[in-house]
Amino acid sequence: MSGGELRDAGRAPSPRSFALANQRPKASFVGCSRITDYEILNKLGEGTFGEVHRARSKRTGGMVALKKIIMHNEKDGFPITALREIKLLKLLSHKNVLRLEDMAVEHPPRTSKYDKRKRPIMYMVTPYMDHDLSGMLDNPSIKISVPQIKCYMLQLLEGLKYLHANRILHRDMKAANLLINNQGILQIADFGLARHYDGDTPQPGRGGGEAKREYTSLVVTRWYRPPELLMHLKRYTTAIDMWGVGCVFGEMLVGKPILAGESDQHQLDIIFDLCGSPTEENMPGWRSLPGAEGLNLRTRQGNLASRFKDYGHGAVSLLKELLKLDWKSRVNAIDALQHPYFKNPPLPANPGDLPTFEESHEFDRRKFHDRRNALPPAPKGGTVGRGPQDNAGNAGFNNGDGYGRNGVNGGRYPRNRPPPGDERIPAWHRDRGLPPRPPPIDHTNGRDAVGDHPDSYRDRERSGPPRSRGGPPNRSDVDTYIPSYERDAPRRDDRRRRDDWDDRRPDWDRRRGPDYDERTRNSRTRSRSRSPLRDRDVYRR
Ligand SMILES: Nc1ncnc2c1ncn2[C@@H]1O[C@H](COP(=O)(O)OP(=O)(O)OP(=O)(O)O)[C@@H](O)[C@H]1O
Repeated sequence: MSGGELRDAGRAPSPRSFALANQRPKASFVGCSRITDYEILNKLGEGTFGEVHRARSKRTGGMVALKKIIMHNEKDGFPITALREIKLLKLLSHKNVLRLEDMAVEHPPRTSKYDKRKRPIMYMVTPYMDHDLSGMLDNPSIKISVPQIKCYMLQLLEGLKYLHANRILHRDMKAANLLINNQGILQIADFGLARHYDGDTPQPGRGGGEAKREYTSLVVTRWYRPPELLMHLKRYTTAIDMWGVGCVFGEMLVGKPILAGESDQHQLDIIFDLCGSPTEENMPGWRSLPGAEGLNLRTRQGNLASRFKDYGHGAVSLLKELLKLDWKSRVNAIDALQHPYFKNPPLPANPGDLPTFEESHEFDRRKFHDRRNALPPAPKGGTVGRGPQDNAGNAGFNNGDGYGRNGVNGGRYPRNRPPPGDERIPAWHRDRGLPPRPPPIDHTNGRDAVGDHPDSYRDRERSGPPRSRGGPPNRSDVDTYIPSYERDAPRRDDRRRRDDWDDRRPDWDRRRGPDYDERTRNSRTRSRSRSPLRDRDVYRR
């Protein structure tokens, strides 16, 4: 059954019948490759659940990305979340959705027959994409024009329209999960939090529609998380992804994340600064949301129009539609595609007409930040590094001053000012500044919490002391954002970094010796890594 047929099927099929109905032809899968079929090149990214490396297929010569599936707890076997991500990706086929090309397996050599830890490592193989949007916005040599923004937005909306029409919630919409290649094609990636949606598919003029059942509200990276999720709505709809599109759109316009909250409470606060405080008119039903309890709100009008006035009326109008507090009337992808913003000049560029750029991934920015912390300042024009391997993930990014041209705090926080007469100020020239440092955690007043989460996020680090087994969550546990400003790069989001890669690091990576992550990880307790809260599978509801 095609995506279109599925959409028209009326009643939501069960995940099983959806999977059966949407299977790709068997001939398109040819079993599993071996990791030795690929030549590993450099690291592109590392997320909560895997590291991503660039590689070349020895069979075809084509460039691919290999996403290693990390097993946080070996005894649990292959993570169900990864299985779901793979299953979903196998079903999907759209030019604006990342394609799963292959799976590759690595069999680490066992030291003895009792060495049960050396289980095979699995890799997801996807086509290599030259950039992720987050890395692209950090890249000092890339200027992104309005026609280009429109072009990316159209593709993002097309991809999301397809996903939503096929009843899939992405649930982690953010710039780092949007991949772009040098043919100007944008693809939605990272389906680690995605799931089948049981509600009706969006219809023109009808926003996100109504939800039919509850899901966990513990999804979406905080900076891109909509207000209804921050207030723990469980009967949410495809509109949660549309809020993320709004955040990404704003980010493309200004060159940095527009809603960089330091805690869930702060996130809501800055959302209300931008969009106005909630009322029964602009966010019907907000008062009955669990997270609204105890919220002490100042009345605010919202400053979206003034904050984005430089980008024109059309941009402000589309942004307002996407960042509507009312999730029921928030624009859906079908309607957003028809917005006048895309019809008025300057018109969207064609993907093929976009200039090509040096590759840029989110990981590059963190690397610069790590270097800056680890090393004394380097003279301009010199080279700074920790060894030859340090250049591996850094292609085309270093301008020779040792930190990359972006300077302070990694790529997003530049020292330089724009050259005069630049028609559109590139992201790296704009005054972005660091997101404010998080205040010390106050374990007594629960400032960081908007409610009592019975469960936690997708394996995110907690800001407070570890939760006692079986006991009630600490107030600080419920918050979800732990930026590590001290030794680690400021991440653009609230995901924690993966914490157990040592014995699963493949041979070609193990040679590089311990790194900061490993040292940190080794100091962590065993019991913590055994905690069921660390498995995002429990949140995939
Ligand atoms: N096909 C690809 N081509 C190029 N880069 C890629 C590709 N897939 C992933 N990446 C890079 O790896 C990063 C992490 O990938 P992905 O989001 O799939 O992993 P994750 O473990 O789910 O990460 P996170 O926890 O941040 O969501 C991306 O932001 C991107 O920079």
